[in-house]
Amino acid sequence: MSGKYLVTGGAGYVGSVVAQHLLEAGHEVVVLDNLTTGFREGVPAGASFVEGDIRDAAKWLDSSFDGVLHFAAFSQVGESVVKPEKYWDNNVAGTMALLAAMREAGVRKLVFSSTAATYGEPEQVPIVESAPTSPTNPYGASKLAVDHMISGEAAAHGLGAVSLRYFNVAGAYGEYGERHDPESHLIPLVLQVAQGRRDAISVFGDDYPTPDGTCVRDYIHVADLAEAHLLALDAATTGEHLICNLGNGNGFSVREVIETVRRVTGHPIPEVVAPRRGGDPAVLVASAATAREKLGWNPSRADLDGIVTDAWDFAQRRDN
Ligand SMILES: NC(=O)c1ccc[n+]([C@@H]2O[C@H](COP(=O)([O-])OP(=O)(O)OC[C@H]3O[C@@H](n4cnc5c(N)ncnc54)[C@H](O)[C@@H]3O)[C@@H](O)[C@H]2O)c1
Ligand SMILES: O=c1ccn([C@@H]2O[C@H](COP(=O)(O)OP(=O)(O)O[C@H]3O[C@H](CO)[C@@H](O)[C@H](O)[C@H]3O)[C@@H](O)[C@H]2O)c(=O)[nH]1
Repeated sequence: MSGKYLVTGGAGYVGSVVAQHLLEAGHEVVVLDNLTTGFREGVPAGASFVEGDIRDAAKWLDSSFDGVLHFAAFSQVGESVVKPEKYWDNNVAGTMALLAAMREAGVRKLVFSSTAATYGEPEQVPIVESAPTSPTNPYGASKLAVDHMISGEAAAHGLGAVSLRYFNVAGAYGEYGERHDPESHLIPLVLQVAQGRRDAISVFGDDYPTPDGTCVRDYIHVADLAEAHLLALDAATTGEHLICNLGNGNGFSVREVIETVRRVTGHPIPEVVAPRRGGDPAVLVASAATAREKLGWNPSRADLDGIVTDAWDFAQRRDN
């Protein structure tokens, strides 16, 4: 059944891809984004756009909405270590205002972008949702605080919510791909080296307790991720808060990612070892068994070469 959804952060990377999937599924989409890290052209044609802050969501939210997909946040691990207050303010206080606006408007369905960063350094991999949550950076702590807030909202006020804990999102879908300014994420940065826009990629630490000494992450295609959001809207149940990891269960080190980009692009990628970045866990790899079981999620784009190929196509189509 088609519905009407508010997509906060829908001018950003993940939000724009999910908004596009919602439109393709026949839903009505209103994007609310203040364009702090997003881009107006990231809002898919066919979606309405409101330039505004989630703290003011009450101005636009009313009972005609069937639910909210909440992407708007600051999301850089390294920055959060040096500017934690920015993360508490936007991610936590901002979401508190959004939840109040939803309560006021009687909108009782939420899909929230949570993160692998809520777990911190895992005791066991792959990580299951019942694993201890002990974030190693303020970004992860802010997202964990929101997850707790949402649990309370579901129990006390009948919200039906799904938190999707993304591992490392990558790749592109149609016109929409990863674009941060300045770029901070590994795959788009390595692709910038392939394009000659950067001299070399810095490897943040090669003395981690991993096979090649560099950090290991679980890279998930943004289109597989988007499909989980549509399934989550169906699964959201009044009074319940479901938490699902989204990843492929395969870990790749920073050096393996760089090697994959060399293979896919055919470009030599110079690398230099740099100091560790603050707040980085050594290994983050998901068990997505809950998403498969509870959402019926079946990701089909797990191959890292394919993910990098899509990101490379997108990077080459962009003019800046
Ligand atoms: N990219 C990843 O690998 C990854 C992994 C785990 C979780 N996440 C989460 O997914 C979400 C989307 O990430 P992304 O990579 O697309 O980031 P992004 O920066 O591209 O998108 C975030 C969007 O939110 C908007 N925004 C931020 N604060 C706002 C506010 N107060 N009001 C209105 N709009 C606001 C920004 O302008 C931007 O368009 C974030 O919540 C992030 O924490 C991302
Ligand atoms: O120039 C660079 C950039 C990154 N890295 C490393 O590459 C890995 C991946 O980094 P990045 O692409 O910045 O992603 P993460 O820091 O792992 O964080 C992403 O993935 C998390 C979930 O795992 C999400 O919570 C975050 O929002 C999202 O940015 C990390 O070990 C970084 O230290 C480098 O070595 N050099």
